[in-house]
Amino acid sequence: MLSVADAFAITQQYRLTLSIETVPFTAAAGRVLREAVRADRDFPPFDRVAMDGIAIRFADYAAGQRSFSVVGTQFAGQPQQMLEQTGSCLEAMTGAMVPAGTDTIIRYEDITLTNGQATITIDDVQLGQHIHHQATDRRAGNELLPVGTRLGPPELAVAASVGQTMLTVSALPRIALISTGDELVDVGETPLPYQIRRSNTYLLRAALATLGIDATLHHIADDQTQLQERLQELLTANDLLILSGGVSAGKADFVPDVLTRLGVQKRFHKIDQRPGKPLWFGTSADGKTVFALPGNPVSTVLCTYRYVMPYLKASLGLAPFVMSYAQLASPITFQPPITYFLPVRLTSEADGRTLAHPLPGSGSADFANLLDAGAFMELPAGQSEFGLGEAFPIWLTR
Ligand SMILES: Nc1nc2c(c(=O)[nH]1)N[C@H]1C(S)=C(S)[C@@H](COP(=O)(O)OP(=O)(O)OC[C@H]3O[C@@H](n4cnc5c(N)ncnc54)[C@H](O)[C@@H]3O)O[C@H]1N2
Ligand code: MOO
Ligand SMILES: [Mg+2]
Repeated sequence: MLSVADAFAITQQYRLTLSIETVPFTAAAGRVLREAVRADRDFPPFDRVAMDGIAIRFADYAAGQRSFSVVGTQFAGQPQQMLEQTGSCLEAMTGAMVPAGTDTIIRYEDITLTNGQATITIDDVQLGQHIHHQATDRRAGNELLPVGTRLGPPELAVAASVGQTMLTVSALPRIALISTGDELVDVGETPLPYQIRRSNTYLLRAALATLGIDATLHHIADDQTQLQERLQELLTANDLLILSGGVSAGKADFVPDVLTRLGVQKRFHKIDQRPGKPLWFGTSADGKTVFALPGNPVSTVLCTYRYVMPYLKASLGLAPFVMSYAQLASPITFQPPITYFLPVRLTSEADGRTLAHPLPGSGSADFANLLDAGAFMELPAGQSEFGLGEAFPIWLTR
């Protein structure tokens, strides 16, 4: 069978081809930029008052003057004023242009103001203090947001400040999430004794929502004809299908055969791992991708976070994936010579370590256990004793 690393590498050889679209910047949160955003003006665009107070000419202060007559006020949002007379000052507010003829700001806290006369009460005043000089942060024309940037809150604030009402971004992939199985009823229904409510596709939908993707939900019975017809339609209408169930050795596990018949070429089926062994991955000549996830809920969660989400992030062109690690908080034994994804609860210690507390649960159908766990630790194949304090990769599931 296939190792986890090889399976992962195979998925990473493929990418969804996403078109480019232009959207209002107010609708662009979470999207990936396809055209760089540049500064239309300097940052800040003018010498900007950084503290409320008075604006003076430093030469007056240097010549020993400490008391200045106030001849006006420079507010933010007003055109620049001019200080004409030496020895006087203008009051000046944070965010205003530094008045022409002045070069230094003294805070209100550092003066007394009586009868239109401002007197400096501190004895350490520096030329240019409390002025945020034009172009200190960025220059007009500088690239502020390069292609490939994911648009989060600070990026959108920057786009707003340079007047980019429209942004060019990658289109989102069209994704269908498909549960299969005669035992499954929808969430609003009351299951008969031999039925359960479906949950896997809802987990997938919530995970994809964190990437800004709004996937559609579908359900197909364990019937080869229906499966073939519906999957055919869904393949036509989508870039990516994510199925749950029907990929193992059972007499109603039709998914791999049907996908092959529909021209989706199997890239792998089954990985040396627990949970999630029967994962199936395929692509078609016309650029469609299919992940068919094992139905057991814990397997679905693991395959989602270990394979599907990294695949999508790479396709969206998000920042290269960085592996996280933690240390085992207690020893674990696992005999089979395959990779074991151990459910763990993470704690962050005052000395900087992240500890992984094992919560093995009762197997790949025990998804209630994941409420307590919150992450999987990837314990490699070819080792059966995992010691206290040993560090291994972790995969967060929330
Ligand atoms: N003889 C063998 N039997 C099994 C093997 C094997 O290698 N040989 N593999 C086991 C492993 S490992 C897994 S994982 C499961 C995978 O099963 P399938 O992908 O075929 O999934 P189903 O048979 O359809 O369902 C399995 C299980 O999951 C529940 N399920 C399915 N879909 C959902 C859903 N949307 N929401 C909630 N729960 C779901 C389903 O009711 C079943 O209980 O096969 C083992 N068997
Ligand atoms: O690989 Mo299965 O996911 O253990 O139940
Ligand atoms: Mg099955």
